[in-house]
Amino acid sequence: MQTALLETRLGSLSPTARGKVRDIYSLNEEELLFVATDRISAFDHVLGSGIPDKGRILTQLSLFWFDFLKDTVRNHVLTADAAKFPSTLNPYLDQLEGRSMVVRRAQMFPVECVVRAYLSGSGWKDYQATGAVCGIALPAGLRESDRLPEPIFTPAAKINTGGHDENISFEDVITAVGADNARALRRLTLEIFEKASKHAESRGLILADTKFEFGTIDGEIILADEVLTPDSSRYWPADAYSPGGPQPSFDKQYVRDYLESIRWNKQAPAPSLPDEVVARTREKYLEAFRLITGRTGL
Ligand SMILES: N#Cc1c(N)ncnc1-c1cnn(Cc2cccc(F)c2)c1
Repeated sequence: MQTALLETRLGSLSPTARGKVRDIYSLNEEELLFVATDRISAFDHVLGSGIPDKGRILTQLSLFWFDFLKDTVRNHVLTADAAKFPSTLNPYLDQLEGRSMVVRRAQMFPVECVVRAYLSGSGWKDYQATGAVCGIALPAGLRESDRLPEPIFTPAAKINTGGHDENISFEDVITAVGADNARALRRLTLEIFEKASKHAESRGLILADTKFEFGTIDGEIILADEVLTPDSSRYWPADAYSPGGPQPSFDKQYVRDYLESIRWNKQAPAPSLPDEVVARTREKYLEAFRLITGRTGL
């Protein structure tokens, strides 16, 4: 079993931002190092085991989507070629190769730009409680995982404590970023989603929802963070789609089933995973990469 990289050790460089599974390091005033680890989270907890190559697979997926979308929106990537990284990183290239990118520092909008074409997760919870999601009223009688009449922009406020982001209204976005930026973020989010979901559909996948993070560089809105990865999106196998309940996660179902099989108390420390669950989950990430990119190798 290959070893998973859970933490990067970059000498005196320490993360300037840490997510559950990815870390950002400040290189200088203009550049950041964006690293995707092999950590995996489930039920909002980072598990004790990593998935070998997960970070590399998801980085290559983001790079595929950045290129796929380059005629629609600029992005923050400067290079993902480790040979072009600042020489100060040379001692650490074995940890960084394939799973990291040097990106332009942007002024990030304090909004998670979520778009949903299906009713799932917090959207389903909000709909059950109010008949709406982010203030957008939906038809009555929808079931969990039903396809929505059209994709909807359902923004969330970034909660830095690592908890759930809080769904907010479009008016809240206007308050946070101004009307012009709010309209631009909504338009870009829906436009990108339309293109990506059509591509996913052509590859046998339902892109149920996803989250984008945008920022500005020299006053221009750019697409940042990770993009359309299984960590930032819900991908469902189209041939198994069955509305009326939760859908199998394309990438994390083995993990979820295992955690439920051991009746894990989510207040307890996150458990490690059996080798078989790790191996099968790694295969699912590779399958997502192959399906989405059409490539066989990383
Ligand atoms: N991408 C990007 C980015 C950029 N290009 N310029 C300035 N800031 C960011 C930035 C800051 N936080 N995040 C989210 C985030 C949190 C935790 C870990 C992560 F890897 C990522 C993104």
